Amino acid sequence: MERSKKPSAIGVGASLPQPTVSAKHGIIEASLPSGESVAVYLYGATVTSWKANGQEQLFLSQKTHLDGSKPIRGGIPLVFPVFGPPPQNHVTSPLPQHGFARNSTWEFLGKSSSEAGKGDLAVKLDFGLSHTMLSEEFRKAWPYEFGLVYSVTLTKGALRTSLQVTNEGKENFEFQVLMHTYLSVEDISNIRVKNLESKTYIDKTRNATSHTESSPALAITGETDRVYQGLDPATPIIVSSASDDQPLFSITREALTDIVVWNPWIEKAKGMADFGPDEAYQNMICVEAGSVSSWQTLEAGDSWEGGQSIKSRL
Ligand SMILES: O=P(O)(O)OC[C@H]1O[C@H](O)[C@H](O)[C@@H](O)[C@@H]1O
Repeated sequence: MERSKKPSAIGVGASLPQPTVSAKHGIIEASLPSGESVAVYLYGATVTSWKANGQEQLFLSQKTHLDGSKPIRGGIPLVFPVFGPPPQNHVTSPLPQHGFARNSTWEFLGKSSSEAGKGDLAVKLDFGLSHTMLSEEFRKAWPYEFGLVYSVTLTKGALRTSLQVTNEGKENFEFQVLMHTYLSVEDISNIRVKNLESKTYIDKTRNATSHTESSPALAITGETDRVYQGLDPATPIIVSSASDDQPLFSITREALTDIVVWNPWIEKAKGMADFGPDEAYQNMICVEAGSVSSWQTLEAGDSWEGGQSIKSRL
């Protein structure tokens, strides 16, 4: 009689190497047998490291605070429920710049593994934040009952981050959200950002004036702080190397129709106490997927979900 085979939890042979996940000192780390890894701080649910193809893909300032005293400068800070300085006379007015998600301590909800096709594995880490977990100051400043579930999924050549927002209260609330990704690059002068051509953007370095992008391959040649609006989330934003025209990163999104492109350049970099070394502006570019040019309204009991998937060195 044939012995029945026990199905393995992740649908692949139980003897195959599995992802490993560790949780120590408020940092959750996961790695795949193929060598990729990710690290997430519970403080801000901030991804601080993503290694793929044997290399670090994210920029982390050498001067960042990692002790929970300030938001982390680098990796992928999560911006919620307001982007930038909160508008005056708005429910978010009492909140700090970029809201409270990046400076609150989240809980680790658990991990799951699955097959990502072609024998590759995926490991997903889930993090949660809710009204009762906020500091008293933030609870008072934004009195809504909400639940956030942030999922970080690592596969062989890609990292996906997605956020689910649930209105657990009795009144509607509105929010903005952004995944403030600091990509690591060798030399900013060799970087081009593609698929922004003909899109409208707000230039925050020029009194928030509105412009239309004319370049098929945007070069960064000075302080850059632009909010591109109304993009098709399925069309990837490509960060490429100008010297050989090779893509370095490709970013697709779900429900996130805005893209912020930010580089502080020389003076702003020097002016940020937690940014360093001073010249490190040459080694980073922020390409931030979000929903920030208007507000998402969430009715009582409803949920919203959005995310990004970053592929590295295609
Ligand atoms: O210094 P932070 O609060 O982390 O903000 C860093 C940057 O975030 C975004 O990219 C904004 O568009 C910029 O205006 C801002 O300077």
